[in-house]
Amino acid sequence: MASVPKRHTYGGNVVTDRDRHSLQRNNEILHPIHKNQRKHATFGPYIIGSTLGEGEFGKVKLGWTKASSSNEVPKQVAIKLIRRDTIKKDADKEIKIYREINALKHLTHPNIIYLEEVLQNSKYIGIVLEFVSGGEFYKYIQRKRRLKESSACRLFAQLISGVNYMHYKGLVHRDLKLENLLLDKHENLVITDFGFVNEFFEDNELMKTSCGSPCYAAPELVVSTKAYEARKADVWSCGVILYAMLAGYLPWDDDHENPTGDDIARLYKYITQTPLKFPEYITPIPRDLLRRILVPNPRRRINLQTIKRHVWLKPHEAFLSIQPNYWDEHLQKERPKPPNKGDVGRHSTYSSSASSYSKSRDRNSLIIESTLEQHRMSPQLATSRPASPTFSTGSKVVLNDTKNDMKESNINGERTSASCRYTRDSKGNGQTQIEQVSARHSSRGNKHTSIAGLVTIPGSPTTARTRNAPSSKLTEHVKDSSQTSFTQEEFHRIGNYHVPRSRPRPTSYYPGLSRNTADNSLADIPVNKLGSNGRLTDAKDPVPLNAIHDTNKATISNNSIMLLSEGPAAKTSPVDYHYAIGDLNHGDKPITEVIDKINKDLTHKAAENGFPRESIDPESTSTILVTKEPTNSTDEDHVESQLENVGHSSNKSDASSDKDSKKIYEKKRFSFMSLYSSLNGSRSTVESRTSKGNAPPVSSRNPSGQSNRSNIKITQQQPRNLSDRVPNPDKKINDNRIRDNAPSYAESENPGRSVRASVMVSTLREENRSELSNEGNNVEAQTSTARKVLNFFKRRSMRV
Ligand SMILES: Nc1ncnc2c1ncn2[C@@H]1O[C@H](COP(=O)(O)OP(=O)(O)OP(=O)(O)O)[C@@H](O)[C@H]1O
Repeated sequence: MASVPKRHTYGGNVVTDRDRHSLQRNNEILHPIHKNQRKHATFGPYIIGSTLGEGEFGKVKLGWTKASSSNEVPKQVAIKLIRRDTIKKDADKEIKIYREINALKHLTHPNIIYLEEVLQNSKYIGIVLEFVSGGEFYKYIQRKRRLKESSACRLFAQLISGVNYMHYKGLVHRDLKLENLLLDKHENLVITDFGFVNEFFEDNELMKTSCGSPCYAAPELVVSTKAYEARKADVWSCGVILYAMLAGYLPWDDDHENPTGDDIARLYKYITQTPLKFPEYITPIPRDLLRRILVPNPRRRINLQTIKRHVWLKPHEAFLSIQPNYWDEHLQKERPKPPNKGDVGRHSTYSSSASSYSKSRDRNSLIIESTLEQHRMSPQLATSRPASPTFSTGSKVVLNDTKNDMKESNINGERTSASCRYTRDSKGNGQTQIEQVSARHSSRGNKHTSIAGLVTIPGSPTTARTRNAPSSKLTEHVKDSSQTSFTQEEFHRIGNYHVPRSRPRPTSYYPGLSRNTADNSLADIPVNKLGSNGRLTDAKDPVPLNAIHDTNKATISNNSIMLLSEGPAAKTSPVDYHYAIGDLNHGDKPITEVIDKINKDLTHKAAENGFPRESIDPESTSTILVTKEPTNSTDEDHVESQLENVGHSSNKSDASSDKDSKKIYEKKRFSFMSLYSSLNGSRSTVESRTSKGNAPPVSSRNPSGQSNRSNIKITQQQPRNLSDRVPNPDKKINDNRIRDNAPSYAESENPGRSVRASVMVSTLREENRSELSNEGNNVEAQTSTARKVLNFFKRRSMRV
């Protein structure tokens, strides 16, 4: 019996001879077509190729368009194929998919993955994304062991630009991590995986749902019961990413007792208690930036705007100064405008699997026949499963532009929106009409192409939406059982304009604008003081410098660079010395000089303020921490101090404790156990805001035995043998890891180690809270919490 070629098709389409010839002509960019290869798997208009990767949702396949003419070069895409039956069983998955699609529809930025369209058939939902060919970012770092500073700087600038853009659009990613970053063929960064994305409406809006991957999630997501400011959580994750780029491993990944980081509670305890350490090859300026980002207390964490102005990013100042709305305006200009009413019938085709697909598409209006329910991405809704969708074979869910209902003018009030209406043409011949019903223009005349859509499907009730429609109306089910046959075996696509999109990435984009080179990136600092790598060169004259940037001061004196903290408290202090000493660890200047100066200074200041001071051994000390037991303070202060980055510069001068305890050089010691005990019920820290003064004494909140008594002491961190820390470029990153006891991304034997899945950690917090608030400092409680945490992640099939 003649063998019937197996028909691998996702969409029921078969590649025609014409397609094949066309593909053969373009085989330099496509997989070669073998003669005996008669059929190709297809999904809608795309021929399906190899698997690019596999994620939580399923496989991501390479796809390319069928060329309709001999001159047409097929376009490559990545198609995330999600089995519909898995969605039905998994509500979280459904929400994530929904979020991802809706977020991506609104994002047009060179460093954010571009959503081409969403297709479906009876088995699959296919999220069609631009194909990014440079591979996964974490593998790139693995290969390189770590990135050169200039390369990290460029990629970090791109990350910041992308994140800033999405924040501008009112969206927070909440799961930024290396694994969610890809590289394009020019090694530009592309942010992907918007499954945890959420929306904020006000500048200071707080969120309550904790998401993310443990290693990248900001401490406030786990250890605080307060709603968190999600943008700051994104900033934290960016800091972790930057650290990983520069170091080749994750920060705080060197806890011997928790080597795999599986014990999340312990991980966060470690993060909040342990000063940020750097390998010697990270130079002072990026260290300074990292210290400002990786501050556990979100209030003291630097924000994106300040990051953009940091001296380390100066080489990319021009790129970073591009306003987010520029990307909307500019990139959208590259696309043809939505067709006018009269053109619609000709250009848009609402086709079934049997018919040809239109070349024009519009990602702004997508129909998915699925159980997915449209709901607004408000923080409230986002935390829970959408109201149970009533699914019938003929039901359609319109995934339309919800963004038009979002507050888009929260930044500059210049956002605009356009409303379009999509209708099947009156003849019911399977065509969709797009009608632009209104368009609002900004004062600058920029059209924002977010589209409020109205979809009418033959035989189905018309469902209209307006920009100001209440959010409840946004959930639109167009039910019509007569549509069953229409919907089950076909792909749906409406509102079409094809976007032959070339996506210029920043570096190729503005070559002329980037006037700063690596060498003048430290332009504020006299060139004779700092080498091109940011290290001190010659600094014989103690020359105070004006600024590293407008808020961060730097002083060079006695061969030390002092990066001063921000705000009124920004003045020379031991913490700054900590910076200075830490930064000079890897340098070529004698640390003794610095230590000497510090000794003198500290002695002088200690005498001035009348408290004893331990001497510091200049030879063995590399990091100085000046600690102070917490004094009576409110819960709020307490929690804030807990979140304070120990070992980081403190801007907040605690005036009262200064008076009480002979002031200065003080750092409240963080106690994780006291934190847990202070989280006495979910509202404890929030309520404490209003109960200032009535807070229980620290001793009662601090079962670790710390007293209230002000106990100023200067502690020395573990002396480090500086010679051990001299980087050996020949060593593999694993060596770095051994030296720093930190796992490396190069540890490919255990890839799961570097890929910690994203989870909603609110449950974790609840468990932590109830567990720990009851148990106080009971060690058993901690162990059992740790177990619970682990179980929690296991339950979620976490890849640990
Ligand atoms: N646009 C793309 N271009 C090229 N490769 C891609 C693209 N999107 C995804 N991939 C590849 O597929 C892999 C899985 O994709 P992705 O992480 O988006 O899936 P997911 O189901 O969202 O996974 P998870 O949520 O578990 O991270 C990626 O790691 C990457 O290798």
